[in-house]
This record gives sequence, C-alpha cells and structure tokens, in this order.
Amino acid sequence: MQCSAAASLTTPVARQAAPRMQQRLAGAGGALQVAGVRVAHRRAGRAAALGRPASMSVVAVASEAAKPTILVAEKLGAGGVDMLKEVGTVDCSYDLSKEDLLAKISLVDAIVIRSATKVTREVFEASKGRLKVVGRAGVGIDNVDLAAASEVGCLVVNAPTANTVAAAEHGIALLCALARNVAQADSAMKAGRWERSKWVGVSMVGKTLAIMGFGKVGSEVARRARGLGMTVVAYDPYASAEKAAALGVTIVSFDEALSRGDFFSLHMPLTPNTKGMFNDEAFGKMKKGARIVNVARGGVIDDDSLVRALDSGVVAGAALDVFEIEPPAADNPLVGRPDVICTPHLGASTKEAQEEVAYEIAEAVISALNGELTPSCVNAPMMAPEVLKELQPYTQLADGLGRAAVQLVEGSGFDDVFITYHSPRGDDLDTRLLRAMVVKGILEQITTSQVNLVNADLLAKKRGLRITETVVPADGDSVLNEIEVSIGTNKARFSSAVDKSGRITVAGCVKSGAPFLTKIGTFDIDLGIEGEVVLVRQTDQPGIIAAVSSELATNKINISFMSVAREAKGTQAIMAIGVDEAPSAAVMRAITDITGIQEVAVFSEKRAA
Ligand SMILES: NC(=O)C1=CN([C@@H]2O[C@H](COP(=O)(O)OP(=O)(O)OC[C@H]3O[C@@H](n4cnc5c(N)ncnc54)[C@H](O)[C@@H]3O)[C@@H](O)[C@H]2O)C=CC1
Ligand SMILES: O=C(O)C(=O)COP(=O)(O)O
Repeated sequence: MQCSAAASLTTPVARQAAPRMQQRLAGAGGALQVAGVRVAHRRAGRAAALGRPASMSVVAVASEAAKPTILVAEKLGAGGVDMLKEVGTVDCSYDLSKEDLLAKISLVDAIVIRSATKVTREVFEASKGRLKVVGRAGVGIDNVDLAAASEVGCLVVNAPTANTVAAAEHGIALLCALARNVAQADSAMKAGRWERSKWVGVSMVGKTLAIMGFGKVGSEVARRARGLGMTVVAYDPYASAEKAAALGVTIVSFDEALSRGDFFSLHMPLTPNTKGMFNDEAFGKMKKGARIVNVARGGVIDDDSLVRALDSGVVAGAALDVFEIEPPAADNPLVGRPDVICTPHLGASTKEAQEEVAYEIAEAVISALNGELTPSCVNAPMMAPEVLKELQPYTQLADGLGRAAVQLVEGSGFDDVFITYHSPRGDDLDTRLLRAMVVKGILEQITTSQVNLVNADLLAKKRGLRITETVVPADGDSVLNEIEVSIGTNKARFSSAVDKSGRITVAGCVKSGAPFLTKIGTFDIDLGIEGEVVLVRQTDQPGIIAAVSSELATNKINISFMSVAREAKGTQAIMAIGVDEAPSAAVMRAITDITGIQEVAVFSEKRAA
C-alpha cells in the first residue's frame, strides 16, 4: 500500500538547544586545507551541514526542558567549553581521583574526557542511570568500557578527525628524532657533553617505513614520509589497497611488513586483537637494527618483548609517546633506556588540534544530548548522514507502532515480534534504526530501563524477545510505504486488534512527514499517531459515532482525529479516535454503556517530556 497526504498533520515539537546551536554553528564557517586533510571548522557545524531537522530524536536521551549538567573531566579547548555552556551547566573539574569521579558521576548527564579518565563499568554503575553521554575529546576510546555503556544505554561519542594531523606530525617528529638521536644528543649537551661521534644517526631517505594501521593518522604519516623520500608499506587488514596506492603505499601482510621495515610507525587502535601484537614473535621477524615509533597505544607493544628486542639489537631504538600505564611507573623498563626516547602522550597536543577537538566533541555531545544519532557515535549503528536523514520521518512511526502494539496486549506474555517493511527499496532498506525504534517503543512500555537505540537490541535479547524482520518489495518511489508490527499473542485488551493469524497487529505509514496508523487487527483505519487514542468496537448502526463524540464533548475532551472502519455494512465497525487527553475511567465506562458498543480501549502515543 501507499499512503496519500492527509489534511491534518502533526507538528513535531522543536527542542530548545538544537536550533540555537545550529544557528550559531551556521554563523561562521570555512574549511581549512592542511596537507591534504580537510580540517573542517567545527564552528561551521557538521550538524547544520547534515541538514537534519531539529526535531530528529532517535535516541531520546535528554528531556525537553531540563538543562543538562556536563562534567568536563580533562582540559578541553575554551571554544568547546563555551559551546557546552550554551546548552548546559558545565563543571570543569580536572584531575579527579577515582573516588571523586564515582561520587560526581550520578550528578551529571554527560562527561567529556581525554585519554586519562577511565570510564569503567563501575563508573556507569555509580551514575545510576543519569549519565547519558560520554564524549571522548580525541580518537581512542580504549579508556571507556563500551559494553557497559551500551548496556545502560549511554551514548559514547568521540572526535575522530580533529587531531589526525597533530598525531601524524608527532609521529614524524619522533621518527626524525629517532633516526638522528636528537633527544639523546640534546640531553648530553645539557649535561655539558659535546658528543659528536656517539650520536651519529641513520638516514631516512630510501629506507622502508612500515606503517602498522593505515587509517587516518597512518595515511597522514605515509604522505609525509613519502615527502622524506622513504619507501612506504603498510599493514592494515581493513585498508583499501587502491587508497593506499594513490598515496604511493603498498599494502602488505603483517609478516611482510615486519621483514621489510627499517622503521615502524604504529597507528592501530588498542583492541583485544591488537593488544600485545608486537611481542617476541613479531620482533623476531624484524630486520636487525629496526627502529619503532609508537604514537598509537602503549598496550599494542608488549614492553618486556621490546626490552628483549632492544637488548639483542634487533630493535636499535624506540620512540614512545604512549604507555600501557600512563604515566608509566618509576621502574618502567623502557623509559630510562638511552635507546628509547619518550614523550608524555603528546600526539594530539597542538594548540590547533586541541581547539578543533574541543569544537568537534562539544558538537557531538550536544547533538547526542539532544537524542540525535551523531556520526561519531561509537556504540550505535553507524549510518551515513544521508541515510539517517531519509529514515528520520519513519523513526517516529516505528516507535509509535511499537508503543501502540504493546499497549494493546493484555498482560505481557509474549516473546516474539514480527516487523514487516513494505519498501520499494526491497533488501537495500537499512532497517537497523527502524527495528531499534520499534523495539524501543515496545520496551519503554514494559521496562523501567532507559531504552534507546544503543541498547534496544540488547535489552530485547535480555528479555528473551525474538525480533523477526521481513522486507516486502513494494511499488513507488518512497523509502518505505508501510511498517507492520505484529506481536505474538492473541491476548488483547481490544479483541479487534488481533489479526487473522491470531497476533496483535498494527500498521502505519508516513504522510507528509507525519506518522499515521493505517491498520489495527484486520481493520483499515487512518489516524495520526499522537496523543491518546480511544478504540471503540461497535455494531455498524446509525447514532453511535454521535453518541461517543457527544460523551467526549460533554467531558471537554477534544477530538484531534477520527477514523471509522467496518467489516461489512451492518456488521462490526471500529472507531479510532485521537483525543488530546486520556478519558477518565468514568468516561470510558459511559462510552462502554452506549447501546451497540461492544468494547472500548485506550492507548497513549504521548512521549515522556
Ligand atoms: N598519541 C596520541 O595522542 C594519539 C593517538 N591516537 C591513536 O591512534 C590510533 C589511530 O587513530 P586514527 O588513525 O585516527 O584511527 P583510524 O580508525 O582512522 O585508524 C585505525 C586503523 O587501524 C586499523 N586496524 C584495526 N585493527 C588493526 C590490526 N589488527 N592491525 C592493523 N591495523 C588495524 C584500522 O583498520 C584503521 O584503518 C587511535 O586509535 C589512537 O589510539 C590517535 C590520536 C592521537
Ligand atoms: O585521540 C587520541 O586517541 C589520543 O590518544 C589523544 O589523547 P589525549 O586527548 O591527548 O589525551
């Protein structure tokens, strides 16, 4: 089926902060080209650029009225702090002890961190459900327990692009310093020694640099190393060989990279897969005299293995910006060695990068607090902005259908939900967001947990709910013609909501941007999904519509929509009436008592403020 435009439409309630931010963000602009990397001015506003309407709220994390409290737990650029202050109460408390963080966390809606703050499961538990957003002002999110965040429905966003160049420049700085013993020679001079022959270096031109992890930073290091006349190979199981070739880089296997590199530069994230990947075995495959730079994460190198590789001369020198424990312990076996140079996690620390990171993260946190699925959300389905934009009108429909269907169930004894999408896109329809919204609509009515896009699937699974999705190819040129939600029980509060297969079924569509209910059970109806809905089953006979309307009017209950459907003339009919406020039990009884009426039910499509 295809929906046609309705005369009466709902108007989404625009939130306060988003339009203000978007106005402000749209005010300044420009893009800066830095060595081939587009560093967008955050003030120009990615959110504004996406053209997402202010009303899009797919995660529902912030209340409309309340001003959020945002804890900035590590030094953040002033511009970003100012942006946060425009939408919330900002508490800048740096260097909190673990105990202080645990005490504060239940008082805040969002926390902004860098690499030093560990947001562990204990922190999420201590927040008692208040913490909605973790903003990582940088790339690596290994200091955030993502599984725990997802379980409690907390969005984790990062700032993935603003420090790329800074990290790459630091990698190159360390590479040059390592090749030419800059740090050691400087220390010697400061100690009064003029040691020219001791600190003879090695040249970089013509040598092979093996980049391990060919993402944003790795690519920028490659670009710069090519400029130094180096041959660059890269190991990255997920990188595109064409993209690498365009930069003059050859993608090779892990072992080939190990055997070819004169220099190594590490740029992969710390994950269970990469932890300790530079171990005895890996060092054993390197050429004698290799040099290694680590601006990624301490944990990707096994420290004891590196000590052994340095002792045996396999590795001639290492430059480390990152450590498994930061700051490293006094007895760290690497820091004091003359063949190891160290910096205290300075990769992202340029004035320019920190300003940009602050804007990038402030924008992401504000957008997440508004319930938007920001592109830098790391624990929710990733979707291209254009896909998000086109699905936006259907998210409210999916949510509304889930709510309607579950409220028609008598009790809560069901364990499966079928979702059917009638879409001209067929199998190309990305249903992840829609499924999550249906599940959210259902679960919000039956659990006390905060449900959002991040944890909807997880909570459904925990509750033993099986979700089955089917996409039925349909005609037309819209994204989606109809969504049908069917719950596996025939125990209904309104018996006509049960379809021929014995399941409680509702369906709906979007008309001119607004969600409509088009089917309840086997009856076709046409009702805007908003406010309260009164369902009435009656004998198809004259006078009933007037009697019900009159009863509502007498009790000053305003009707916003009304739709009547019948099986056949003179048999059964149902009326679906949209009303601005829920009728009292007395009004419901009075309607039930009208001659010819068989059953009455009410459900609510009102969302929590
Ligand atoms: N020292 C510092 O201050 C900074 C450190 N970093 C670190 O650098 C890392 C990289 O940052 P970006 O390039 O922005 O991230 P990115 O996500 O653009 O790149 C990471 C790359 O590593 C690859 N990768 C994943 N698993 C791998 C494996 N097992 N072996 C080899 N490659 C693998 C990915 O495919 C991806 O291409 C971050 O995760 C962060 O830990 C980033 C910025 C500053
Ligand atoms: O962005 C990253 O991954 C970094 O490592 C930068 O860390 P920082 O924000 O400087 O503590």
